[in-house]
Amino acid sequence: MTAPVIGFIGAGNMATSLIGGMLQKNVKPANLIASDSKPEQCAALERQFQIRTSTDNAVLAAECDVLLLAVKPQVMQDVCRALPRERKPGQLIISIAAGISCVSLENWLGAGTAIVRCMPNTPSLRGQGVSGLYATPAVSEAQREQAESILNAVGISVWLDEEKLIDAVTAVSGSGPAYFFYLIEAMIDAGEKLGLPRDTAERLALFTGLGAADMAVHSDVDVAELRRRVCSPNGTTERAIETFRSQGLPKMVDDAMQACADRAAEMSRELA
Ligand SMILES: NC(=O)C1=CN([C@@H]2O[C@H](COP(=O)(O)OP(=O)(O)OC[C@H]3O[C@@H](n4cnc5c(N)ncnc54)[C@H](O)[C@@H]3O)[C@@H](O)[C@H]2O)C=CC1
Ligand SMILES: O=C(O)[C@@H]1CCC=N1
Repeated sequence: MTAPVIGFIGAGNMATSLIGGMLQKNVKPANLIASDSKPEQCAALERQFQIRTSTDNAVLAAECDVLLLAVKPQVMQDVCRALPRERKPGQLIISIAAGISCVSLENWLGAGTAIVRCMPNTPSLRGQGVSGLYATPAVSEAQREQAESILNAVGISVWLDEEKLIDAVTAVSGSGPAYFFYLIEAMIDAGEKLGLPRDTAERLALFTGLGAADMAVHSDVDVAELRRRVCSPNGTTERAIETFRSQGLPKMVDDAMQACADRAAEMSRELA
């Protein structure tokens, strides 16, 4: 089977992460093409990845087996409506936009369009991405495999039976890298306040995050048990964890993730 031609409409942060990750997984540059309304964005991608680009989204619509929509949610309607209704036969649409429903996409792209809605995240750039996927009934088994193989080239993916769970995936893993970056930022600031040089605090905090995540992913016990194993009775970690608990960290995380999912649902209504 010949490899599918995959086109990215919107060549920003997320497209760059996905393209970079796919190229590291032996996807050929000749099978990737990207379009962006900003010529400088196209030039940057050509320089970085040696892939073809265009400022005309319709070029991709005619040529690509898979069209991956990676523009901001607020411009998605205009981008979709401007695409020609006659596109490459058997084409699969993958949208990675937060808060844009499959019903809206189908309204804008044409009834019966095969659509996979996906929520990836930026660590895809390093092959460490996670994605949630939802397919409309028009998506064939072969197209599901096509979508899965694209996202699995840059990490792991999970299929969802209900579209609304994409908002929950957004709250956990789509937006999740920012939560960890924010925590690491706070740990660096606190480490510096405790007297460490900033670059030392940064290295310690970053590699602690990397080590903890790697250990948890490969552990046969759950993260709560791993946490308990760091906490010596009446020791130092216990004091820190008790401070997190008494100051309401679990509730804060719950509130933040609920706010994230609520915003995704709100966007689906606003941008329908
Ligand atoms: N940044 C992230 O961590 C994640 C983002 N997403 C979703 O990915 C999508 C893209 O987000 P980012 O990459 O962060 O945004 P971005 O702003 O970095 O990239 C969007 C690109 O689209 C281009 N664009 C705007 N109008 C266009 C048009 N009419 N035709 C072609 N290109 C056009 C812009 O010039 C820009 O380069 C969003 O819908 C977002 O919800 C999903 C998961 C994670
Ligand atoms: O903040 C956003 O809206 C996008 C979706 C998930 C991550 N970034």
